[in-house]
Amino acid sequence: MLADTIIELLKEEISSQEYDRYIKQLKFHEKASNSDQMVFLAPNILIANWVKTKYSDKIAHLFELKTGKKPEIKIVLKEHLKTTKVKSTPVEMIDAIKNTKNTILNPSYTFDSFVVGSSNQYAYTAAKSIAEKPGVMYNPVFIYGPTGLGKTHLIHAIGNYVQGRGKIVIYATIEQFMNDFTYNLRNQSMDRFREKYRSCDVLLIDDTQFLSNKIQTQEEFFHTFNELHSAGKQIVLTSDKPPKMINGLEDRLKSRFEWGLIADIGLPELETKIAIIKKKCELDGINLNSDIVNYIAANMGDNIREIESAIINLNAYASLMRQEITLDFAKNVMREQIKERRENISLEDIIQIIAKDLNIKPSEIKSTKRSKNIVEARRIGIYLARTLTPNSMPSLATYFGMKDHTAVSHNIKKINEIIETNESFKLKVEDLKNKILTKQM
Ligand SMILES: Nc1ncnc2c1ncn2[C@@H]1O[C@H](COP(=O)(O)OP(=O)(O)OP(=O)(O)O)[C@@H](O)[C@H]1O
Repeated sequence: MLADTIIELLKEEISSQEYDRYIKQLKFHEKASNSDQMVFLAPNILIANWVKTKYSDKIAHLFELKTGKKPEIKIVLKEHLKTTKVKSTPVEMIDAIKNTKNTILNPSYTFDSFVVGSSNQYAYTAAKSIAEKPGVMYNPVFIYGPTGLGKTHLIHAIGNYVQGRGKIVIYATIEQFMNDFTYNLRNQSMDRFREKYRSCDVLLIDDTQFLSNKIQTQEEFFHTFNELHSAGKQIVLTSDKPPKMINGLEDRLKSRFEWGLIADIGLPELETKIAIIKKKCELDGINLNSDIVNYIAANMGDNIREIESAIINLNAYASLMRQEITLDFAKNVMREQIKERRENISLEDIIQIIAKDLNIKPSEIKSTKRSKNIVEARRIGIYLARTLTPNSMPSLATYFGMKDHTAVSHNIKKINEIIETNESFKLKVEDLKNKILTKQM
């Protein structure tokens, strides 16, 4: 069937994850389709919206390649088909998107797919509670933290949750807000702009730090904020830094951003990263054993976006090579990425981070003191210095004040033995390794 051919062609153009998550969920509605239009049934509004925005042009293009005619692509909600007893004329079908003022949100970014750990617990709880009762508890909610740690995921999760309960949600990055603003200003259609941003139930604004020094946009945003806030509409903002630290942001905006609740997302603990990797693998149907998951979590840093792309690359490479993913295979594929991350690590960094974490003085690690905790810290230091830096055993012996390289080698052997038998010690060492790789002092 033509639709099958088109879907097969589309499958080649997109990743298998995208295919499984969105396209595979669609059902072709043969009866309603003809040479002018293709109708697909989607299981829910989130998928319908997403497919409509992301893939309908591609589908139309592939159809055109095959038939020479460009069709209209309609994505219809399956449930609508059941409840409204749509008659044979497809034009009468309710297009899931047409009449909605809502923005398109990523349907994969939900509360269910968000892994909660101590680094993001507060932000998650705040997000969940305002999603349940928008505009009632804290307004605005301001979520901040370093890149790739789930701020956009959380803000979309709020959007998906409230949209699913019939509320009107507008999501925009500051860049989109600004572009929208300048476009409407130039076209003298500011009424339309204001109607869009001020008539929603929930306004979600990503990357607020980019308001910095944009005087005119700040002015417009100030009025948008005031209008929504005084009408009891929920505002959620994200940024890479707290309001106070955003340079070039007017004080009146800074103070407003602090009116409600401020929640930060910190760097994830090793356990959280492991849980996130497992969740991603489960959602994307990727099979990685726990040694590989632990290896990725301990070596790929804290940026979850980078971790995700490393997993996707690894999986793509394995299927291309028709190889099973073993630990050695994973190490090999990720070698370059991991090497790059290690280039700037100094022995001094290692000592500082271990000392801080184990609550001893850096100088004690290099001393000859024999108390149990200091010996253990020294051993871990030697082990991680050997693992994470290109230093030779003799140079490590000099650095750590040891007799010679055999003493270094003995210490490394000792750590390897403990790691093999003691799971919590192993996790501790991996956690330290990770802190060193991300230079968390
Ligand atoms: N706790 C988590 N659970 C599940 N997935 C997560 C989590 N944290 C981050 N991710 C995933 O990591 C990726 C990057 O997250 P996201 O885009 O939300 O980061 P961000 O903090 O908004 O980054 P930026 O500041 O660069 O915009 C997304 O695919 C997201 O799903």
